[in-house]
This record gives sequence, C-alpha cells and structure tokens, in this order.
Amino acid sequence: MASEEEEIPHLIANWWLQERLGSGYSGSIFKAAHVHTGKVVALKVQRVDHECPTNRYERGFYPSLQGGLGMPTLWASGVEGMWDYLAIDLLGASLDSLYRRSGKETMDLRSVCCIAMQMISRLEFMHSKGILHRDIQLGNATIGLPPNENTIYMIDFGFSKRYIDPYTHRHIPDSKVKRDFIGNYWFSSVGVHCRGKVPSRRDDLEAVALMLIHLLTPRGLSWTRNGVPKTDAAHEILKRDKRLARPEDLCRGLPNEFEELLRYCRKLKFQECPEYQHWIEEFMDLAESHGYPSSSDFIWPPPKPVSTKPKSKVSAADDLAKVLNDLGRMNLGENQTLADRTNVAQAVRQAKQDMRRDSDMQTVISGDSESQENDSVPPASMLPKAYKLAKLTIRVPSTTDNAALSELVLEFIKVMKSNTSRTLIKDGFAFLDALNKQLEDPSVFVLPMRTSRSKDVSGTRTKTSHTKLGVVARLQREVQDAKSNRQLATMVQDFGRVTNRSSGRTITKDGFSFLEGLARQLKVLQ
Ligand SMILES: Nc1ncnc2c1ncn2[C@@H]1O[C@H](COP(=O)(O)OP(=O)(O)OP(=O)(O)O)[C@@H](O)[C@H]1O
Repeated sequence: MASEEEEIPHLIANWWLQERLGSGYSGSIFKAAHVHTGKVVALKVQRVDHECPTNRYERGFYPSLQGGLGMPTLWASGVEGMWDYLAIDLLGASLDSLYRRSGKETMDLRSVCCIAMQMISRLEFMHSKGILHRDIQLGNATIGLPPNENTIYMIDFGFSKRYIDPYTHRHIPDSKVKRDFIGNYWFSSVGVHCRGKVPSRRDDLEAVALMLIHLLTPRGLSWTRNGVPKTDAAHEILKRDKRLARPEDLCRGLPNEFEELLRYCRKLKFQECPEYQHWIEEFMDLAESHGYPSSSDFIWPPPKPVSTKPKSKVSAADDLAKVLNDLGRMNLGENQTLADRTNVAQAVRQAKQDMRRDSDMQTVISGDSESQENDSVPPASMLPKAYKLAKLTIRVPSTTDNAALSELVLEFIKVMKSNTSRTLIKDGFAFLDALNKQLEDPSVFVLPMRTSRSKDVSGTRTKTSHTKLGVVARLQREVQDAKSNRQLATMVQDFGRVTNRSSGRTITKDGFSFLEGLARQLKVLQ
C-alpha cells in the first residue's frame, strides 16, 4: 500500500505543495505557495478519514486565537477530496530543533528566561480566550521567520480544548474518574499524565515549567533519557519516575525561580487562574539579575556575553610589577626607600597576592569614594543598574548620620528613575534592607523584604496591586509626620514588603513620592 505521503497530491485547493517541513502522527506539513497570489504558507495536510482528525479540531480554535502575539495566522482551510488542509503562517525552526542543532548539553539561562516569558505570555493569551493547549512541548513552539525571528509562536492546537463553556461561560468540571492521557510523555503535568486528572490551566503552566527545567538540565529531565516508551511497562516506569521526581531534585543547581514555578503550578487549584504576569516578571528579574537586558526577545543563536572586565587581574599585577621594577632601577639619591630591591620584591609579591585574592572573590564591589567615580564599568555578570544599587547598599552600614542617609536615598531614587525598568530588583531590595536595618538598629538581624512570593501569589493580581496602591499612598502621606528613625524604618519595611508582594515589583509614582518624602524627613530628624 502506498504511504500517505506518496499519495498526497502536489496541488491541494489552490496551494502548490513544496518541501515537507515536518510530519506528525496525524499528518504532514508542507511549505506551499498559492497558485494565484504566490503567498507562501505552511500547509498542514491530513486525510479526512484519519482516526484522530486533529486538523478538524484545530480549525475550530484558530479563529479565537487570531491576532494574538505568537499565534500563527490561519490563511485558509478546508477539505479537498480526501485531504483536510490548514494554511497557516510559515514559521521558523522549533525550539526542539534549535536546541538539538546547538549540540549543547543545556540551553543558556538567558534564552531559557526568554522562552519562559514568551511561553507564559502565550498561555495567558490562549487561556484568556478560554482555550487550553494541552500539548506544550519544544516541538510545538517555533520561532518566526525574519523579521519575527525573536518571537516564539505556539503551534499544533490538535489537542487543545475549551475549558470555558462558550454557552454557559462556566469552567469545565473536574472529575475524580481517571481519564485517558492526552498530551506528551516529556512535559505533560504529573497530575494529567501520571494521575489521570482533567487538564486545566495549571497543567499547561506546569508543562512549561518542566520544559524550562529540561532545557537547563544536562541530558534533560531524567524520564526523557530512554526515549519514547515502546511498551506499556516502559510507559509505567516513565510515569513512576516522573511522579516520584521531587522539585528540589529536578531543580538542584538551578536558580530558585524554576523550583518555585513548578511547586506553584502543583499547588494551584483545578479552576485557579495562574498569575502569568507575576511569573513573567520573575523571569525578567532573573535575567536582569544575571546581567542580561530586560527584554523577552528570544535571540538565537544566543549572543556571546559581552565582557566588561577592563583588564585581567594578572596583567594588572604584572603592570604594577613592571612599574615597581622600573622605579627600582631609578636613581633616587638620598631617598632609598623605593629604590630598595627588597621593598620592590615585597611590593610585587603583595600586589600579586592581592590580585589573586580579589579574583577568588566572586564579585567584589568596593564602596569607597574613589571607585564610585568609575561606576560605569560593572563586573561582567552585572547590569549597571544592579551594580549602582549594590554600590549604594554597601555604603549604608557606615553612614551614621541622617543627612548622609538622606543623600543615599536620593541617589537610590536617581538610579531607579534613570532606568527604563522601574522594577525593584534584588539589589534594590538589598538597599532597602540595609536602610531599614540602619534606621532601626544596626546590631539586630532584620528579615529580608524580598522573600519568595510563592506563598503570596495565590491571591488575585487585582487584590495585590490594590493593596500595594493603598499602602504606598498611605506611606507617602504619613512619611512627613514620622517622629523617629524607628518609625521611618517601619515605613521602609512596609514599602519593601508591599512592593515585593505586588505583581510588578515596580516603584510607582507614589512610591517615588514616598522615597522623596523619606529623604526629606531624614534631614528633618537629624
Ligand atoms: N507553521 C509552520 N511553519 C513551519 N514549520 C512548521 C509549521 N507548523 C509545523 N511545522 C513543523 O512541522 C512539525 C509538525 O507540526 P505539528 O506539530 O503542527 O504537526 P502534528 O502533525 O500535529 O505533529 P505531532 O503529531 O508531532 O504533534 C513541527 O514540529 C515543525 O517542525
């Protein structure tokens, strides 16, 4: 019997089929051109009598998704003879093939953060249209063709489902009855894959979390390493491994955000709406705190990190040795101190030791006034914003009078305002922590304000942002009446906490007014 591919005609409806782009269980996909207009598309072709008519299902979802960022346009669809076809935007490579072709054991953190931000955003859009994807995987996310090569597109809605009934507008019901599994072996959530639960929004998000962890794990998630299970017994083993894998083991060595996201998804209730924006911001923060630009553009291949280190430490030491040796050769007449060879040798040894000690320390940020002059050159792993904030922070503990603290607060405001992103990143929280401690009692341990938000995010976004607005507005009004440093410390603490809990972690206009009021009041309370 001829295979399906051999049977597929060269012309379907008005589309000339060219090379095959891929094929799946239920059909094939071709590059195709319109015979009249020349428009080039990806044509998804499937037999009309296929036992799993995914094209028919997909056709039903595309109209609701049109216009969304990263959602392919459906140009045409129909049935021609025995072929069911969908003509959609021609896109670029899938994340799966980019990852494989890179030949790397893991993907770089910046790319993974961008994938996280974009994938979560795609889910937010699909879910806002009442649709679950239910088959999130690397092969179902592609980049666009130029000029859209930095955008990730969702494809393959063959397993999608409406979770909001279009007539009653109610969420689909949960069920205790185990159901047949729909999705993929690698990334479908543990609940859906291993426990037979009804998929909902939380499961799409969990699949994204697993996908991200997979990309950062050498050789990938453990249950993906033996390939697709060929027998029921092998599938059962895979499900057991997946079910028993603890988030802390899966995410060992990765930034906390990944474990937190996985735990968060697993805690969500069946009908609960995930906090998409919160997680997008988490990954934006994560990227920023590792010195990457605050952008979700997926740039592939990943650009080489730009080293901003001015000079290698060893060569600086060698330079110093050369200077000292030259000085040693100079005739200094009466003044023998610098000309003394033992002094020079000792100075060179000391300089080299100092350099070595410096390079052993991870990132040493000096708070002295001399190096403050040159704060335009952050270490390679830091953004200028993070660097400036860190430099301000280390000046706080040695600043004992209120007028000087007030100046530091003004500098903090300046740094935050000079940046396009007003997100209070880790280093900003560290400044507020230091300020709080200094105002309260420098000898007492103070709990950091920027703690995990997993506990807080179950509430709705609206609620947290309302809370933030209310608290910050109050702080802004009351700061001028503060009678003591201790009261100011409490206010700084409230400000930090409420900003940490808010979905954007951004400093609002009221937030800046509060900080300006704080700087003024510090001067008043001298
Ligand atoms: N619009 C597109 N532009 C370019 N390539 C595409 C496009 N859509 C799909 N592909 C390629 O074809 C492959 C299969 O596509 P898709 O997942 O939509 O088909 P499928 O038959 O549902 O596959 P599966 O059974 O594996 O889920 C993709 O991994 C991708 O490489």
